Amino acid sequence: MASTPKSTPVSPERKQNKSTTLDTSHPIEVRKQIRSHGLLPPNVESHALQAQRCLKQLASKTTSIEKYIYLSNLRNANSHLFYRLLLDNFSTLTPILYTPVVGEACLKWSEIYQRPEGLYVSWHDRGNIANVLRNWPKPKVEITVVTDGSRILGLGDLGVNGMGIPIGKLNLYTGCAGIRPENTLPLCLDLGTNNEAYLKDPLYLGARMKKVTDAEEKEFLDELMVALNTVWPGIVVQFEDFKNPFPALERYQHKYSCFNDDIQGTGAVILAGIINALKATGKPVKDQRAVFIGAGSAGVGVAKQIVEFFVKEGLTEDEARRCFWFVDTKGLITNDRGDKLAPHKIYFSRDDNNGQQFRDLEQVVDYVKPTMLLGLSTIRGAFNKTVLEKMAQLNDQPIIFPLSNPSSNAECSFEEAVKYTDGKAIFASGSPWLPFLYKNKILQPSQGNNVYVFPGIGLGAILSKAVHISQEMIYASAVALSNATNATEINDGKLYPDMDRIRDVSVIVCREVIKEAQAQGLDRETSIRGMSDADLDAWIRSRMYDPYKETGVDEGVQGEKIRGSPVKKSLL
Ligand SMILES: NC(=O)C1=CN([C@@H]2O[C@H](COP(=O)(O)OP(=O)(O)OC[C@H]3O[C@@H](n4cnc5c(N)ncnc54)[C@H](O)[C@@H]3O)[C@@H](O)[C@H]2O)C=CC1
Ligand SMILES: CC(=O)C(=O)O
Ligand SMILES: [Mg+2]
Repeated sequence: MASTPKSTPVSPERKQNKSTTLDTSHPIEVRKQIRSHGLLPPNVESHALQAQRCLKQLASKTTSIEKYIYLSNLRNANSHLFYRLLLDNFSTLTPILYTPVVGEACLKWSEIYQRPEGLYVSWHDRGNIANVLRNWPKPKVEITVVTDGSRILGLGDLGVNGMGIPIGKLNLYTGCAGIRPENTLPLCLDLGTNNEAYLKDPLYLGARMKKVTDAEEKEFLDELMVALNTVWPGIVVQFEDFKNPFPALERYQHKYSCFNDDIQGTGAVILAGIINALKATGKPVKDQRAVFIGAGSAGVGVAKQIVEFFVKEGLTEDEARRCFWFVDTKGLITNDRGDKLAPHKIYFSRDDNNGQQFRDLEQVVDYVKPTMLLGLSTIRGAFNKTVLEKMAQLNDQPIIFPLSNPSSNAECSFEEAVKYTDGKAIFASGSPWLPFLYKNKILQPSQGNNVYVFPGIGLGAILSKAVHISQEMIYASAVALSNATNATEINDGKLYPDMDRIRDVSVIVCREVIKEAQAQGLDRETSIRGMSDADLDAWIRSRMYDPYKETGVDEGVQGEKIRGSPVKKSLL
């Protein structure tokens, strides 16, 4: 390999301390241009060879958490290689980067922590939040996923250990929807934690303080939203894993470009699965009786989205609402149960129980005779053998959706659902399960997880420059996802597209979100109005980050220049 002449000045990227990637696939010309020549082993490798090495290294890790750490290190060492690997191995890598393994990573965050990968903004920063945001080293941020760690998956209050969730979700924004990695901001708010074990743990990385009050959180979030939109005007904000996210969503959804993934994203994905499940059973919506265990943000968000569908199918809103029964820690939610209901539970509270109260799910199943059972309760085993057997007695094809995450919190496993319903269940779970061999047939589980829509919703909001993310845009994402499930997948008993098609699915979701924003006049990107679906899809794809088309420079003007210049065409 020829050496770089001594007289060559230090490259602009180095001078400006811009990060460059050392990548064994870089041709010699690129290595010279970005001054990585000599810093890499001489052989110029193909992408396939690089992937082979990575997958070999990944396979050599014996525990899930080691695999998670390996992938985090790879992402930090060579982001483009990491995303190439993800794009080619969605169904293998998503369970490590996301649920279930990200749950274990969050639980152990204080132990496995190696480097900051996002921004931490804490209670003590109030009054100064914009300045803290300005410390973020990347100039452009298009989207942030923000959590306060107070309800991480079904694992409870994990405080700043929750940072794994914004990082994982944003990896998927880039992988699934092609938002450039350097334009994403994982954001963890340290508003204290009520996790006593963490507060006592010397390795815990957050403030040693109890969670602030709701009123204090409101004040803090108000400042945060202004600050985010001041530092990065128009930024898309995804709220994630807040213990009580309803007030913030109500306050900000008509003011900023934001949405709540647990309420709205989950609602859209599960609606898509229910639309496909109802096509399979052929039973009309008026005959549906849905029992939910778990009446939190996800449960209520999902049910409201399904109500909207039932109304579009011809029911009145009241008829639609009455198709739902909710069970929480105190049993069936009724008006006369004797406790004060949280505001978000009131809409689905029953008034037709004739004074009867039902304390557990089995009693509720006997009473309601449901066609579908959905779990967003965080309680492993809530769909026990008895409950599942009852569902199979009541229905030829019971709809069983144990949606709590991670797998350790799922209301039942796929195997349990199949065995106790004698293979009749139409099934979707929050975290993935393996296919199961039952009576000489391999049965396929579906994964009903918001990952199927949040990337497309976020990309749609960014590309259309949406002023807000409306309920109609969320609903459009659900219909798009349901339609994106192809005939082969449906024939295989799947309710959702294969995970390995997620990039194509995200384009479809994004397109429909953009079209709805346009229909409602919420878009500010005028150049794409009136485009055909095909043209819009092509336009969306042209804006998506493709790690296979990257050169050596990760960011900044030089990166843009190289990406857009003849150098790119001649070298790659
Ligand atoms: N599949 C997916 O895409 C998603 C799944 N989820 C999962 O849903 C679960 C709940 O999330 P959120 O609603 O945001 O949490 P949340 O904390 O707002 O709600 C939990 C609900 O479960 C109820 N609950 C707890 N223990 C119970 C018990 N023993 N019996 C009956 N009800 C019980 C609570 O009363 C509460 O109503 C989590 O495990 C989360 O990971 C959340 C969002 C998306
Ligand atoms: C998937 C997700 O957002 C959750 O479990 O909270
Ligand atoms: Mg969540």
